[in-house]
Amino acid sequence: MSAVEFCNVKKQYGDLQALKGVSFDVEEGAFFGLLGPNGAGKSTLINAMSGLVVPSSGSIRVMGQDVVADYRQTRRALGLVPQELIADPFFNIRELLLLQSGYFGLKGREQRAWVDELLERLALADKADSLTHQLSGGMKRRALIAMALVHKPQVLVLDEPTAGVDVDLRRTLWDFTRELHKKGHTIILTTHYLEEAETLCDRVAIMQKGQIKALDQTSALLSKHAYRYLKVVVPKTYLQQTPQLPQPLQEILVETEANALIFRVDKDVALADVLGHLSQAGVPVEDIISRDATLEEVFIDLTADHSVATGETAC
Ligand SMILES: Nc1ncnc2c1ncn2[C@@H]1O[C@H](COP(=O)(O)OP(=O)(O)OP(=O)(O)O)[C@@H](O)[C@H]1O
Repeated sequence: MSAVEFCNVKKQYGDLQALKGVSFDVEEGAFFGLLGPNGAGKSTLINAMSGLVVPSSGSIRVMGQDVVADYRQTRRALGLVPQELIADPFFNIRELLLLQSGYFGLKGREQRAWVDELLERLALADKADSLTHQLSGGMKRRALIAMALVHKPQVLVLDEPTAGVDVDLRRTLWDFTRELHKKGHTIILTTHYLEEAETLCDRVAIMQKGQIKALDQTSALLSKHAYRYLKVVVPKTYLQQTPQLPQPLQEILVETEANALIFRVDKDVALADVLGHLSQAGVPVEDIISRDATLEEVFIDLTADHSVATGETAC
């Protein structure tokens, strides 16, 4: 079953078409990455899913219910972690969580125990009595996640949860999110940290200019990429002489490290050809490491290509 179904979703802001007809499904239980450069339309899509933005046309269903017609049910099925904390400055964190619980009609000892568990799991227990303005940026983020989880939603949507967050906290957040995913929650994540998306997400959509540019299993997207990368390790002293490489190598050179040359090689080109060029040019090769593209490289490649988007699925 699909946890979320986007069907030809369009959003117009004056002259700007922020969403140009987006259609795709997120399977129940998926860990789904929604990626794209700034202004691609990710937040607009997520906010439309959460009922915060009304689409100009098209429809969105969450756990089978329409987000406009069945707002109450879909709101209950969704937990949104927004980019910024907009909270009442007069309540402390525990009170905010209990207040949020109240919006969903959840109260009593069991709910209070769940709120305490959330505070504990998100390392906020010692800040439970602090007001939001007394929290650091990282703590505010954890508070946002706790708020999104008070009603144990089936679908958790995280909009750039780790922007500006230190390494330790990022790890804590991901461990917790993974745990929720294992428990059966569907996770939808937007992030600009593509390494993070590559590690966490089993499926990703890449958006650009309000359209889906690519949508696939993360592993398929990586293996379908037309290039592999060759790291050719050479002595540092060789590179210090700024050697002139022959044209065929110059064309595929993407990076020079202190002791290595990185080449982007078309998968159709035989490695023996590249080795032949290296040998002819007298490059003192110490080691060669071949690898597939990273999600970041696939992303850069796809978003640099401004052709008409593909990969959109009909609804
Ligand atoms: N309320 C609004 N009024 C007018 N234009 C808007 C509004 N919200 C978003 N936009 C425009 O819609 C486009 C998509 O914005 P959106 O915030 O969805 O992008 P994004 O992919 O989430 O970007 P980022 O990665 O920077 O968060 C942008 O051009 C933005 O300026």
